[in-house]
Amino acid sequence: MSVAEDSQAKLAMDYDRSKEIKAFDDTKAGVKGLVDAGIVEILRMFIRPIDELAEELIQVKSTLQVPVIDISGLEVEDAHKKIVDEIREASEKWGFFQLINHGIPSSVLEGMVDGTRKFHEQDAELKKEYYSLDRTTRRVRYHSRIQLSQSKTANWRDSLNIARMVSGQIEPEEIPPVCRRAYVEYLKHVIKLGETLADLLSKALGLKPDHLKAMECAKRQGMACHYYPACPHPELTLGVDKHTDPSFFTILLQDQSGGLQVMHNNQWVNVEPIEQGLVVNIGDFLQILSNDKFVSINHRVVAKKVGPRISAACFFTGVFEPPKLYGPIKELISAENPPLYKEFIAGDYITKFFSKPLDISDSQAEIAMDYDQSKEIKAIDDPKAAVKGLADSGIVDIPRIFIRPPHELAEELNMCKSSTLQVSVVDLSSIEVEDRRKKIVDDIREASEDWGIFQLINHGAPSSVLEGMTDGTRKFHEQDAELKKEYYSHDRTTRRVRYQSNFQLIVSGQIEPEELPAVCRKTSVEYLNNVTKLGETHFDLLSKALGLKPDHLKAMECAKGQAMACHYYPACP
Ligand SMILES: O=C(O)CCC(=O)C(=O)O
Ligand SMILES: [Fe+2]
Repeated sequence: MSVAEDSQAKLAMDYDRSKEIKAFDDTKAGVKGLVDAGIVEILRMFIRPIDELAEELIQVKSTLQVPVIDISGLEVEDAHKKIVDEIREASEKWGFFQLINHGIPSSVLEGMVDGTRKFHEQDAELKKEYYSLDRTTRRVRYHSRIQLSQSKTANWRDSLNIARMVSGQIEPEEIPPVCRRAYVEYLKHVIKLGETLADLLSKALGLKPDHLKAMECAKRQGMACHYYPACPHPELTLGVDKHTDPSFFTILLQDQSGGLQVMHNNQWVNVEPIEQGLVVNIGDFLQILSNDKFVSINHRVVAKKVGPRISAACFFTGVFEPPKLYGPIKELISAENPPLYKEFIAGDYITKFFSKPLDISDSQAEIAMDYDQSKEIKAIDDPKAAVKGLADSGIVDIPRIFIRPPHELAEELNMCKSSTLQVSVVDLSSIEVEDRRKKIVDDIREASEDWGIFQLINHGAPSSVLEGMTDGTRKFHEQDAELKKEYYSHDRTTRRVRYQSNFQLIVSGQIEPEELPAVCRKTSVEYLNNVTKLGETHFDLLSKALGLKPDHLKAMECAKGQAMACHYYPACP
C-alpha cells in the first residue's frame, strides 16, 4: 500500500504543469473535449490545492436562502416602495438576490439556455475557430478558463464570451450562428431589465432614480455563456473558483441544475434555481460607488457528477471609452462616512482583474510549485525532536509532508460521517470455567471474522501496569529533548531500541532492560511481562477459534517474538 502512495508522491513531484496546460489548450476542445474523450481521472491542473480541499472538510453547509424578490408590481406605488426596500436589504446583507416576475418571457430564457447548449455541443471543429485566450482583440471567443496559465487551478467549465473589453458595438453576425437569434433576443430583454435595475438600485441607495444611469453604469454589457460538463471527480475541482464580479451588477440566468453558491456569514449558501428566475449580484464597482453600503460577495460554482449545467452571466460594466473615472458617489459620502476608495477606470480595473487568478491567494500556488519534499523531511529529521518538537516550537501551519494527498482528503468528504458502530468487546473473565471459555472462543472467532479487531476486558493485566505503561511512554516523549536524541534513528536493522520521527519508540528483538530508556524502563519491563503472558493465552484462544488444537499457534512459535511501538500523538494545529 505504501509503495503505491510513494509512487503517487513521486509522480506529484515530476508534474509539469505548463506542459499539461499547453496540451489541454492545443486541443481547443475545452473541458467538454476531455469528457467526450471519456476520461476517468481528472487532469492535475483541475485539482484544487490541498489546503483548500482540507478546508472544505470543516465547512458547515448553510440552509439559508438568498432573498427572492418579486418585481411584478413595479408600477404600483406601494409595491414599488416595497421592492426598493427589499433590494436595499438584499444588496446590503447578501450582495445577491433572485428576481421573479421580471417580465422576460420564458421562451426567451429557454432560448438563451438552449442556444448556449447548442454552441458548446456543436461539432468541435466548428467551435475551434472561436477558441482564443486573447481577451483584448477577440470580441466573441470561446475558451476554457480565463488566462488559464496564471490561475492556480483550472475550472471545470467552458465559456463563450461576448465582448466586454473590446471596443465597438457587437454586430449580430459576429455571434456564432447556432445561438445568434437567441442571444440577440435575450440581450435586448436583459439590457432593458438592467436599466430598470439601475433605477431601482439608485433609489435603494437613496439617490435620484436616474443617478446610476446618468453615470452610464448600465451602458456597457458583456456576456459569459458557461457550460459546466459532468465531472468524474467533482469533489476535487470547481466549476468556477470563488470570486467577486468586476462589474456594477450582474444578471445571471441559470438552468435548473444548481451548483452556484454564495458566501454568507462565512458559509456557502446554495442559490437554488427558480424556474424563470434570474439571479442578480452586486459587483465590485457598485460596492465602491456605494462606499461599501452594498457588497460585492464571493461566489463560486461547484462541479457535479451529472451535467451539463448551463448559465449565462450578463455583466453591466459601465463605459470604457473614453476612459471614465468612477469612485464613491459624492452624495453618499460625508465627514462621518469618508470615501473608502480612490477613483478608478473601469477598463483598467477589469484588465487588472483578469491578470490575476480568480482567487487571490495565488502566492500559495507558487509556493506549492516550488515545494522540495526531501529538504522538508531533512529539516524535520535533523533536530531529532520529531513531531513533538514541531508542536513545542509553536508551529501554526503543519509542514506539507504531513498533509494527506488531495484524493484522500476529497474521499473523506464523500464518506458518511463517522459510524456509530462499536468494535466488539470480548470479556476474558472466568476463562478457567469451561462454558465461559467456549463462549470467549466463539466471541473471538466472530470478531476476528467480521472485524479483524476487538477490545479485551478483564484480561488480568493489573491497571497499575497499564497506567505505568502509558505514563512511561509519555515520560519518554516528554523528557528533555537532549536526552531523547541519542535514541533517534531510522536504522531498523541495527538499533534495537530507537525513537524516530514518524514517530514512535520502537522496541524489538530480545531486549535487555538496560537497553531501554531509563525513564520508562521499569514500567515497560513490567508491561511486557504481562502482555507477553496475555499474548500466549490469546494464541491459545485463537487456535481454538480457528478450530485447531489449543497449542497449534504456540507450537508454530507465533507468540514468541514481540515488538513494541510506543506512540505519542502531539496536539495538531
Ligand atoms: O455560472 C454561474 O452560475 C456563475 C458564473 C459567474 O459567477 C460569472 O460568470 O461571473
Ligand atoms: Fe461571477
